[in-house]
Amino acid sequence: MSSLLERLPFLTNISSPYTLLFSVAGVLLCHGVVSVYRAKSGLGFLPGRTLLISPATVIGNFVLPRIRGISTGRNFLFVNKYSEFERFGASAYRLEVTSSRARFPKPTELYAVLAFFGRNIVVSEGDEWKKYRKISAPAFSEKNNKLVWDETVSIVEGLFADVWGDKKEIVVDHVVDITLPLALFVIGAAGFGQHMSWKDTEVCPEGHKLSFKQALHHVATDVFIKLAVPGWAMGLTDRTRQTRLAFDELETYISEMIRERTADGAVEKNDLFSNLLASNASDSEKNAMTEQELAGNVFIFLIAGHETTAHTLAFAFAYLALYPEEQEKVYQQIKTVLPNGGSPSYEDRTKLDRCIAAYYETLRLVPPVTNVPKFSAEDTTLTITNAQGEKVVIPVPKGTQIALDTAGLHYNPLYWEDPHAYKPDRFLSDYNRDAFLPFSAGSRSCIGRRFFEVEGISALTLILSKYKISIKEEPQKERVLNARAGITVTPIRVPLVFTRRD
Ligand code: HEM
Repeated sequence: MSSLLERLPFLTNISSPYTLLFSVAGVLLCHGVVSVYRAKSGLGFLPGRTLLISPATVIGNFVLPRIRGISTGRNFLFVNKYSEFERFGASAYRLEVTSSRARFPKPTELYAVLAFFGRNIVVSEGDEWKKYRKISAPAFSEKNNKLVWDETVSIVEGLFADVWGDKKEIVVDHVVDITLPLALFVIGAAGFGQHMSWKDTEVCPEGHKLSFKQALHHVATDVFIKLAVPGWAMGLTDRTRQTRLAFDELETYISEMIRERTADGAVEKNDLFSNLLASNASDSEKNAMTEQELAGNVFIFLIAGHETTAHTLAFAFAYLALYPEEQEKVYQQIKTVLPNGGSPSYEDRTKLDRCIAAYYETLRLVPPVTNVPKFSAEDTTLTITNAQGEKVVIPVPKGTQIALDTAGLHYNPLYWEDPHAYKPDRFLSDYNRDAFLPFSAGSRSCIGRRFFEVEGISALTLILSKYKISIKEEPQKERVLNARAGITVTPIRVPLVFTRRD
């Protein structure tokens, strides 16, 4: 049998381990250079950075600092916004990528870890995804939207009554301490049909080690531990053991709910989970989801909707505090809708367009999801716009990874006048919908968009109707907008003051 050295003649004069090492490194280097050349030529030598590690990977976005030629540094897509496109003089237009799901599917292997409880809408593609989307879509019904509104109002009123009391001024050191539980309670009530309170009054039912609220809270906040730590290591520290317990407990709660709500005589509810079960029951047996798939899907609504919502509320409050004149415009509209105070009703929502404009402008400036990954399923082309505003067609070989860079698009001056300025009014008249991508677009766009919008409008209306928001005096006010990379773009510290209006 011929040896490796005989088969690789250029390695035959090896005289020391160092020579072997250098030779192997040389071969790898040549291989790397050829691969990069092939990749660049495949894309028609599209201008842009050549990096060893993409900023659209976990290691590139979360771990490595900026190293020339290797990595861009953490949270790069958000930090750099449009500047990379400006530097290289080209920007892709997203329309083609989001409108053709078959040509540009999702690289599902990136999401595989999110199938803890079962296969679901986020981790799937093709026919499997179609089945999940078809059964899930009716869950986000008009009745559910109304439930989201009513539950949000009741949860915010609970915050006023149980936490803020009759204080004239409430100082919050980091506003996510309010928005994370708020978003969790809303998904608990309108997602799972489980009411939770700001007070720690929940009792742990028999047979459980955690209350539903505790399990949901730990799962939502510690999902990154479950993603990062291998199963065998979950028993090593108190924190990881707590996370493991919370996931086990939530899984048990979900199974119990499936049994309760599919039993004969179960009360009709409009939360996402009940709606999902009803939608599943009406599908033919062949196409219906299994119990595991139901658990997987309802769990993924929690993960996809919790942090995105909580961080958007936090940044929206921060911007309104930084721009009191914009806050005043929203408040004046709220006053015309609720002239006698009181709670806003679901029917009021369409009259509150300044609230939604404030959220959209926040989502434009701080899109929680900075990279929507896709790949090319075939040899194809894409049309890009160069710095001169001309359309240029570039080749895209099969297998090319594509990142829809939402911050890059949202700060592009071709589509947004004065893109760095906070101007919610731009969303009150016609705007370029194709250049606004916080919820992605096309058939795989966010299924929970309305859920978020309804929650956001009702929470903001109620809070602003009673309180003025300002920044806690700090030397550098703009710091409140600083963000780091997390599962979604994460505010670092937003210290706010809520001052009662009466
Ligand atoms: C500010 C709030 C939100 C933002 C910015 C947001 C953003 C997004 C984005 C960008 C995607 C596409 C991700 C991708 O293709 O990789 C997505 C998908 C999704 N979102 Fe949201 N989301 C928000 C709120 C919610 C809420 C409240 C829920 C559920 C209650 C939810 C459930 C989902 C689900 C299930 C998907 C997967 C849809 C599919 O693949 O067919 N989202 N979201």
